Amino acid sequence: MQDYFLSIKSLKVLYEQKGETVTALDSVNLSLNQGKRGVIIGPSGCGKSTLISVLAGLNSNYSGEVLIDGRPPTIGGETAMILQDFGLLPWKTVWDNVVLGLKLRKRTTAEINVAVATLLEKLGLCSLAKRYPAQLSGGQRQRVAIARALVLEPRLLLMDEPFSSLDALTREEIQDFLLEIWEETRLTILLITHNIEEAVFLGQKIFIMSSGPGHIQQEVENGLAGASHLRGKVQFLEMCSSLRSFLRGRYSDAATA
Ligand SMILES: Nc1ncnc2c1ncn2[C@@H]1O[C@H](COP(=O)(O)OP(=O)(O)OP(=O)(O)O)[C@@H](O)[C@H]1O
Repeated sequence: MQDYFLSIKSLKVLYEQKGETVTALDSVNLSLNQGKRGVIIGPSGCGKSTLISVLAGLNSNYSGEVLIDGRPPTIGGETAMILQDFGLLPWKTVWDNVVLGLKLRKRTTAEINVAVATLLEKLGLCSLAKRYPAQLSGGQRQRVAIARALVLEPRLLLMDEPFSSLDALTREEIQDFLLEIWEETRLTILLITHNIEEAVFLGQKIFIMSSGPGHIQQEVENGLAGASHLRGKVQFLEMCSSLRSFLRGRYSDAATA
């Protein structure tokens, strides 16, 4: 039997609220090989963020088996997470924002300086090092958020709708940027999106979720992922169109269930 880097079996998550039990996830099975990019797409409320929070070690109140490289999730460790609002501290400069995680890990100042300078250089962010988040564009902020995650040298990068507040062109630029980083690091990435084009462009494996309660409805192996030259071309648009049809079908099933 194959050992996956990311392996989820029969995951169930319940929330208790005001005496009511909400089944956010039930019978979720998901697997992803090391160094692959997975994308989760599905309707609002189907449990995408809940799934990511379990993987990030932020929610340990679940049943089933969740393993990252054979071990249950823990906060920090070898997993980094990037959120929709970038999660930057507004009162700290770009440099200080990126440094933060390493300081928490008690690295020496010399180690920190080398690691951060090297990474900012690699990501083309050196000229922004002294600026504050409010002095950056949305795309620049997201690059800094990516730098802050990468400086910790994670083996798994979790992204919860990371590009949703960006305009269409900036969004494409940062998708390309993420792809370049992946080419270099071969990180395992699991990204949540509501955007079909983004799912097709980035996801080597696309997990389509359904609600009521949340589960993985379908897994799609996507041979078009990462092919910048195919963006907007017939093949790419056809893939988006079939994913859209599938999602529409599922959405209406969920609505009438
Ligand atoms: N802390 C909580 N307490 C109670 N119910 C919750 C809590 N967090 C989430 N839920 C419920 O669990 C279900 C899944 O929520 P979740 O946020 O994971 O979905 P999602 O797919 O990420 O949604 P969206 O796409 O809108 O962000 C929803 O029904 C939601 O109302």
